[in-house]
Amino acid sequence: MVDAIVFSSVTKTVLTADGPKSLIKDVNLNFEAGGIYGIIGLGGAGKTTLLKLVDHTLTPTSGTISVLGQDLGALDDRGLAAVQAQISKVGVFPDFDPDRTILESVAIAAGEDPEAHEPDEKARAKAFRLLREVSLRSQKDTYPAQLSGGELQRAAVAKAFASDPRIVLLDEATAAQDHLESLDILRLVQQFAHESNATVLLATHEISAVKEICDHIVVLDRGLVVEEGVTHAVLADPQAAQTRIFTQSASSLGKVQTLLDGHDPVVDLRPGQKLISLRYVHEDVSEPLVSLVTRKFGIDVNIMLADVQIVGKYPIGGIVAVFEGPERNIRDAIAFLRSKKVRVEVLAEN
Ligand SMILES: Nc1ncnc2c1ncn2[C@@H]1O[C@H](COP(=O)(O)OP(=O)(O)OP(=O)(O)O)[C@@H](O)[C@H]1O
Repeated sequence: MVDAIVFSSVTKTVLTADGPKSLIKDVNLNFEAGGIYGIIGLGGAGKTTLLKLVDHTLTPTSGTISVLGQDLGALDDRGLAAVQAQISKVGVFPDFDPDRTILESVAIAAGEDPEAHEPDEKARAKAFRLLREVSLRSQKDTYPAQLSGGELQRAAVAKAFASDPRIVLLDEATAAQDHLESLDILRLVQQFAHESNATVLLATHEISAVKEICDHIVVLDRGLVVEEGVTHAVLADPQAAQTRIFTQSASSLGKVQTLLDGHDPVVDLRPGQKLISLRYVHEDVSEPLVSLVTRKFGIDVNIMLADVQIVGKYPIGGIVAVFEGPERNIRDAIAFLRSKKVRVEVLAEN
């Protein structure tokens, strides 16, 4: 795979009233061409900084950044402009000329000359096609102020892809939309990216957005990359504390800890019972493992919470269940489950 973007030991430091502050620290990342990457982190983690370094809106304090095979630090203005012309951006709020119709704005982006005042017929035809794809055909001649936030963001996605960019940077592009609108926008990004083989970087604090369309995930925490990898693998078995905060916040399985902390009667265990969490970290969960251990080891398994989601094509998640039976049988059942690459944790026992 060819890399569209490579960060090598990149640090960005700014001077603040409290002294120097590193927004991004010694970041090494390779973004493959055609990949859809979720850059996730809490507010202030450095997501926007990372995106701004890609299109050279910010320059690194140290390290090198290569975009589309070019070392940004070594380019002259012309070379830089040529790289930047192949990058599109979508922010939280869509950026449209209020005095132009949606069709005109998208057509200008689709035209050969981005400075052109009037788009030509070919560009208009392309803009029309894109607006039809984002379900804005009937609103093509309206002005930005006449569209809802979600509609305008769909138009912004059409505009971003109109210039056939090699790289698309989305900074919290769905943060101002409701869940269904976000889904629509994300799926359009995925569709256009796959059709054009563009590389997409989606900066977000919403793990649901990453699960929806990103094949890779990069987790940032206070300027550091704390975890990265293929989305379903990272989310199935997160290693960094920051990643676990995101996965737990999105899963109902985390509720069990609240129940345990609050000594909720639901988690009162009788003698011989164990409260166990099972997490699927393997791609194949096709075997009916719960019914298998019940039969094979002669124990009862009573499921309390279950949360299995499909990420990409892979099921991730798990269950929390009460295991009941002879101590030895439960121990053997746990060993069996672990041999099947299920992550088993005894949360409480009596
Ligand atoms: N020019 C600057 N001078 C000083 N501090 C800055 C500057 N730009 C950003 N920061 C700080 O650097 C940190 C990283 O900012 P950045 O915008 O990259 O984070 P983020 O992950 O995108 O956050 P958010 O999700 O809130 O947008 C933040 O603490 C921010 O306040």
